[in-house]
Amino acid sequence: MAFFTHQICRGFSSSAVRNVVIKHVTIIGGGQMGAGIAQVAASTGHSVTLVDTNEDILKKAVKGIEGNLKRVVKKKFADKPEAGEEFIQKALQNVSTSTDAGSVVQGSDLVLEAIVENLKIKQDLFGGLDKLAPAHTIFASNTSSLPITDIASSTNRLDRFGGLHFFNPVPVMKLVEVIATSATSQETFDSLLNFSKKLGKTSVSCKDTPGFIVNRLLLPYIMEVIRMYERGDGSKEDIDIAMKLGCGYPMGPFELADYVGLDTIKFIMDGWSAANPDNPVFAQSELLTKLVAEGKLGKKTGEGFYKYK
Ligand SMILES: CC(=O)CC(=O)SCCNC(=O)CCNC(=O)[C@H](O)C(C)(C)COP(=O)(O)OP(=O)(O)OC[C@H]1O[C@@H](n2cnc3c(N)ncnc32)[C@H](O)[C@@H]1OP(=O)(O)O
Ligand SMILES: NC(=O)C1=CN([C@@H]2O[C@H](COP(=O)(O)OP(=O)(O)OC[C@H]3O[C@@H](n4cnc5c(N)ncnc54)[C@H](O)[C@@H]3O)[C@@H](O)[C@H]2O)C=CC1
Repeated sequence: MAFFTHQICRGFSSSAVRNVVIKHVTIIGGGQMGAGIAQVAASTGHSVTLVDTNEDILKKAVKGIEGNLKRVVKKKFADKPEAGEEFIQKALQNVSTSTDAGSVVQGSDLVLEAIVENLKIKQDLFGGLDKLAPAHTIFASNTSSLPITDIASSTNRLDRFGGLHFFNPVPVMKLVEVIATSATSQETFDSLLNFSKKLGKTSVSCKDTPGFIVNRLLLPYIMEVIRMYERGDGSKEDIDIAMKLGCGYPMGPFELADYVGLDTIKFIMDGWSAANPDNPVFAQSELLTKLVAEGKLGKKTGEGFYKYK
């Protein structure tokens, strides 16, 4: 396909690393995104180590993966329950967990990070792992909004660093944005494209520009919707109904914001408004700030714009 061969400006290092066939993946962050990526990677035959800060989060993540695999199987193996059960068991066998990323990266072809949307924390993570991972290992970030170049700057493997941006819920959403910085090697980029393809996803090539393609368009939309509600121009419910029925979107913008996580939306907008203080598109919202301060982060905490449970 045309976008698979699209050439992006990239550099080559002296490293002799050629195309890496990604089989063993370490995924760091077992939240909504990390667990979803782990599920898809494991069910497409990759060996996955999922890393988070404590065992309780990892147990919850694996339980979530099992539950979501059951949803997949219900449809995919509707008439073959035994094959469905086998599919689930095989996928689960491909997943192991750890609270110590440093001790598991040795065997990894790809280290993919899906932790909190904070540049310093991501840099600290990759900076540490750079010293421990083998030379051939590719590093990638699932960041929604941070420059891949800035995250990669904490490492000495700029040619083996790229972006792999998945969408929530990962098992359902078909897109992956593959991001090359000016230093990402062609081999690394091709390996990331091939990996996305193996996961059954469609890829688009992105430059390392703020929000890549999707979020550069989606986030201003969500923020304008919140400002519309703050101005009193419509109720949340009416705005959601309007966008679902008027535009055919599967979720209204408030439902989607709660689904993505209001903390993640705020992290993204904080970065962009600091970098573009005079651009009203990136202006802050008092309501969003208040909800996040109250710990109302959306579906994952039981309340955001709406209440869940
Ligand atoms: C912030 C960023 O950086 C980038 C982003 O991710 S932005 C967010 C992008 N995501 C979106 O825009 C999501 C928009 N919403 C949707 O597409 C849909 O509402 C939705 C797929 C989330 C749910 O769809 P729904 O019809 O309301 O609910 P539901 O019936 O439960 O799910 C639809 C199907 O998906 C499956 N599904 C939903 N979540 C799943 C999961 N986590 N794992 C596996 N399957 C899942 C269901 O089993 C169901 O499958 P069938 O059709 O085969 O029965
Ligand atoms: N929520 C969404 O819709 C999307 C989010 N993203 C991006 O993916 C990343 C993760 O987002 P979510 O999964 O929604 O967040 P989340 O809050 O659900 O999960 C983040 C996980 O990372 C863990 N974590 C934090 N610091 C860590 C560290 N140093 N080491 C190991 N684990 C650590 C946390 O304990 C938590 O379990 C963010 O960069 C976000 O911007 C990308 C696409 C969509």
